[in-house]
Amino acid sequence: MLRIAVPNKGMLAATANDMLVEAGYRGRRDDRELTAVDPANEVEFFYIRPRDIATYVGEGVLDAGITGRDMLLDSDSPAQEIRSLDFGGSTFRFAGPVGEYTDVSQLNGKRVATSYTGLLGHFFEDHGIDAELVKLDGAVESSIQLGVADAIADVVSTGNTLRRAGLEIFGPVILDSTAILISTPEKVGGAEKLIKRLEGVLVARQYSIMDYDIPASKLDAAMAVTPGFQSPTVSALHDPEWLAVRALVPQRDLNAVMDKLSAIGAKAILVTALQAARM
Ligand SMILES: Nc1ncnc2c1ncn2[C@@H]1O[C@H](COP(=O)(O)OP(=O)(O)OP(=O)(O)O)[C@@H](O)[C@H]1O
Ligand SMILES: O=P(O)(O)OC[C@H]1O[C@H](OP(=O)(O)OP(=O)(O)O)[C@H](O)[C@@H]1O
Ligand SMILES: [Mg+2]
Repeated sequence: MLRIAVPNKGMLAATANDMLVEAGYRGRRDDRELTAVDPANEVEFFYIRPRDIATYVGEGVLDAGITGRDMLLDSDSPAQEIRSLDFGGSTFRFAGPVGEYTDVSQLNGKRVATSYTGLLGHFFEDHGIDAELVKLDGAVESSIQLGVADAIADVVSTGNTLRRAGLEIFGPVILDSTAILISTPEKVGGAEKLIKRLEGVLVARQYSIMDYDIPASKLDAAMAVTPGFQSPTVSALHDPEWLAVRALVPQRDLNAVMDKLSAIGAKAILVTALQAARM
C-alpha cells in the first residue's frame, strides 16, 4: 500500500485534498482526521504538517507527499521534487522598513527573522553574507517593529501582509515556490500511478477541448494556432471543402486562440471543459 503525506492544515491543505479527490482518491472526511485508508486504490493517507512532510518522505517512512518547494529546501531532507502541482505559488523574499535597504549586502551584521532558517542559511552561505538568523514560527512581519530583528525573509504572495506591516521587499528573489509532489529515488517507482493521475488532473485543470470547422485550404494556418498536445484530430465534414478540428488549448489562451481562428476563417468554434485526462 502506497503511503502518501498530505498537508493537514495551512495554505496547501484544501487544494491538495481537492486534487487527490479529482484524481479519484478518497478525500479527507474532516479536518481532525490523521490517517485514512483508501483500499480501492491501495493507498494510505497521512495528514501531517506541511513543514514535516519532507522529513517523513526523506526518512523513507512515507513514500510520497505534497508540500511546498520552500519547505522541502528548508528541511535539508534527501526527498526530491518529482513535479510542480501548479498551486500554492509564492515567492520567498527579503523585506525591511520602507526605504531602509536596497541590497542584501546591507544585511551583514544584522538580525534577520524567518521561519525558514535552513533555506535562508544556505542563501547567506552562498552569497557570503554574515547575518544573524532569528528563528520565528510565523507572523514574521511583526518582528522588526517588536525589536527582535532588523529585516525579515518570508513567504510573499500578494504582498498585502508586508504592506500592512510597513515593510517593502528588497534584494533578489530567494526562491520561487509552489506546491510540489516529493518522493525519493527508492520510492518513486511505486508512486507512478499517483504521479500519472495528478498529471491528468493538472491537464484537466489547465486545458479545454476546442472544436471548430475550417476551410481545408486554411488548415495549416489553423494548426499553427492550435498545435494541441500531441497533434490535433482532423476529421472530414460532409462538405469536402471544410474540415473539423479538435485540439486541447490552454484555458488562459482560449479567447486569444478563438480570435485568431476566427480571423483565419474558422466557424462554429466550440469550447468544452475537460473533466479528466491521462496523457
Ligand atoms: N499567502 C500564501 N500564498 C500562497 N502560498 C503560501 C502562502 N503562505 C504560505 N504559502 C505556501 O504554503 C506552504 C505552507 O505554508 P503554510 O503557511 O500553510 O504553513 P505554515 O506557515 O507552517 O503553517 P501555518 O501558517 O498554518 O502556521 C508553503 O510552501 C508556503 O510557500
Ligand atoms: O503576501 P501575502 O498574500 O500577504 O501572503 C504572505 C503571508 O502569508 C503567509 O502567512 P500565514 O497566513 O501562513 O501565517 P504565518 O506567518 O503564521 O505562517 C506568509 O507567512 C505571509 O505572512
Ligand atoms: Mg504560514
